[in-house]
Amino acid sequence: MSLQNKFLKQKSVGVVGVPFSGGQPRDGVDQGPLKIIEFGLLDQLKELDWQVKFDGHRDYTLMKPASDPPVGKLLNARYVSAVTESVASSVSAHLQEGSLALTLGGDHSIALGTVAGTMSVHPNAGVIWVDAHADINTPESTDSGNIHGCPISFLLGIAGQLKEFSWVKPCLTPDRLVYIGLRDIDVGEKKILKEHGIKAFSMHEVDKYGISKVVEMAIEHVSPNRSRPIHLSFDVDALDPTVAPSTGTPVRGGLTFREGHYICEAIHETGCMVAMDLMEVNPSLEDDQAVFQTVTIGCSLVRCAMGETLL
Ligand SMILES: NC(=[NH2+])NCCC[C@H](N)C(=O)O
Ligand SMILES: [Mn+2]
Ligand SMILES: [Mn+2]
Repeated sequence: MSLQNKFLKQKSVGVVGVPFSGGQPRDGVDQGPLKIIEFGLLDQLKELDWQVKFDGHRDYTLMKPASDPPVGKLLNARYVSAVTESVASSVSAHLQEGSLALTLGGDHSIALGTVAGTMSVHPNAGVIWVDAHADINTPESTDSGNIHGCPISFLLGIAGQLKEFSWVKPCLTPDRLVYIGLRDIDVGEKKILKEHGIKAFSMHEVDKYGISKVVEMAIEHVSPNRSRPIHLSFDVDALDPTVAPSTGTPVRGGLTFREGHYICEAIHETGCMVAMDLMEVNPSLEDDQAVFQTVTIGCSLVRCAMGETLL
């Protein structure tokens, strides 16, 4: 099968495994990438004719600072900063070689690194953020202090100057960001979304227009006439908890199995995707059956985004 992607040099993918959970309080999400790889994702991608480069799961615990007191309300700020800076350079290296970068989380704070990495190589890329949550809290607006609820504010440059995150440069503009699947937005986040005119398709719009129209509008928003590379950041909690139960912050009323897969299929069809994140798979939550179901779906979402079709 040939490469039908205008922003990649070859049909190869760099897989970055990020067993990290410091952006939120629940243990286990760091095991997500290990389970996904164990399930056979790398071979599945080879089956789809991708050349696969995987450096192994990095031991990010080595980066944990001896002391990491809260920075304002933010928890584990130094740890998250060190890990995401390193993730950014891994993603950037794969993209520089002309490969696609696939990052397996881990909690969604990791996307601060992945998106920064993408923007360092493709500065005009658009971001499609599929999630129940907007993850756009600022250090001021966050209630929880969990940085997995904040990565977008750092990327947009609205998080303020924190010396702990001095490596982060604003690299995303509000017009190049679009959300699909939102249904649990904090009051402060609603204000931010409005103030910056950020395009968001909540579950209300998915119900109203149907998933195909929503995805079409989302793609057109961030990559008009397929002119810009696309970074897809997929938080598995965008799916309904009956579909993907093993995740730390489940919210009812989510995407169906097919809606989730349709998003990935349609983004693949653009031929513009340069990076994908699969985040928030937590294999320590719920029973074995639920974990199997969530990991299985995680893998199939990635395969669909990378060219698997039903026919
Ligand atoms: N990536 C996620 N699952 N984020 C959940 C964020 C929840 C909430 N908005 C917070 O700031 O803590
Ligand atoms: Mn998220
Ligand atoms: Mn979420």
